[in-house]
Amino acid sequence: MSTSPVKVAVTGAAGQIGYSLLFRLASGSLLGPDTPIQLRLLEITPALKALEGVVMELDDCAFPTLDSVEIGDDPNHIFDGANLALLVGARPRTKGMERGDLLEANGAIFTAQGKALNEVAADDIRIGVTGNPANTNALIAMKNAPNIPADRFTALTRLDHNRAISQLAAKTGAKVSDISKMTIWGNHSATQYPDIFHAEIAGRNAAEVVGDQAWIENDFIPTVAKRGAAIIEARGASSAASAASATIDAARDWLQGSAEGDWVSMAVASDGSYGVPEGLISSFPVTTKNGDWEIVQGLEIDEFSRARIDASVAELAEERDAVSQLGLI
Ligand SMILES: NC(=O)C1=CN([C@@H]2O[C@H](COP(=O)(O)OP(=O)(O)OC[C@H]3O[C@@H](n4cnc5c(N)ncnc54)[C@H](O)[C@@H]3O)[C@@H](O)[C@H]2O)C=CC1
Ligand SMILES: O=C([O-])CC(=O)C(=O)O
Repeated sequence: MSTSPVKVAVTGAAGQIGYSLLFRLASGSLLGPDTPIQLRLLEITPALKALEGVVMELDDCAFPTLDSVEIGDDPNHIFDGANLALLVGARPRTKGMERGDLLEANGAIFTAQGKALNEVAADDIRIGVTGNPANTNALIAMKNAPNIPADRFTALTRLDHNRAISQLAAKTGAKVSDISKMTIWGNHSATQYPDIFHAEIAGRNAAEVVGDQAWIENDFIPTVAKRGAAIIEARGASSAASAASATIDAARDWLQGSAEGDWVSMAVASDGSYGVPEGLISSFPVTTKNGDWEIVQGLEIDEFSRARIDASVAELAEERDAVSQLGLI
């Protein structure tokens, strides 16, 4: 192992997602087998004892890539020198709630954490927000960290992206590895727009391969958009292992680059592309390289897609206004 260690902070580390995420991080799924990882784990004080138990299990795995683990309840200490912060810690929704119902409960967490990151994170910090409502939590953290460039904040729509690929593969009989250029637009919520009009299956246009507009409208889009609720209904708890996996996919591609000829979905601060108001954290098709991202330009947006993107973006603007009224940004 030759490279120097990377400091990765994870919040909500004693939670459901944490229980899957930490072991994947420690075993090299994010940085590969040659880069040691230093885990910095943040929890609220009452959860620290449970977190100690998780750290005992991490020790017991004897992962060669795990350089060190530090736990605590003070973001200013845990984020100190962090190169990557995965902000997972937040209350999950339960049956019957929409993710936006969590705005007030979770918003305060991201104000404090944005401020702490602003103070103590490393200069190359990258921040991925998984905790819901992810887009607006990322906006809150970004607005509370004025010294960190806005393009260092992203929110997770990779789980939606992966769900969309999986649904499309099941419908067409294609392998997931044959599907490229999937896009999730907008909010990580029921208004999101999974778009297969630019996606490809083994190089052919996915919507043409499907050839079934009714399936796209009445089956594919709602299934992907409401998958989180379906999992809560079935499992009695929100998705965890798949969310951890997507959190790693997103961070890995951000740091190491998206595949040649493909793109990924990430919620990033809009620069006004595709008519999304500047500054909203909205999901776009992006290419990534060495910790930078770029919104894919020039995609043709027809009326069907336009209406769905606009609806999701309108919801993001409402969420922004709500947290602004709460004094969080
Ligand atoms: N963006 C996405 O695709 C997905 C997002 N989520 C969201 O991720 C979040 C976490 O989900 P789970 O792990 O299932 O929840 P969980 O309730 O099992 O764990 C959350 C953890 O966060 C901790 N926490 C609360 N406030 C904190 C703070 N200020 N600092 C540090 N830690 C804090 C809690 O003590 C708890 O251990 C939820 O908001 C959930 O809705 C879940 C699935 C997918
Ligand atoms: O639906 C939820 O509340 C959890 C989540 O974000 C998802 O599974 O996509």
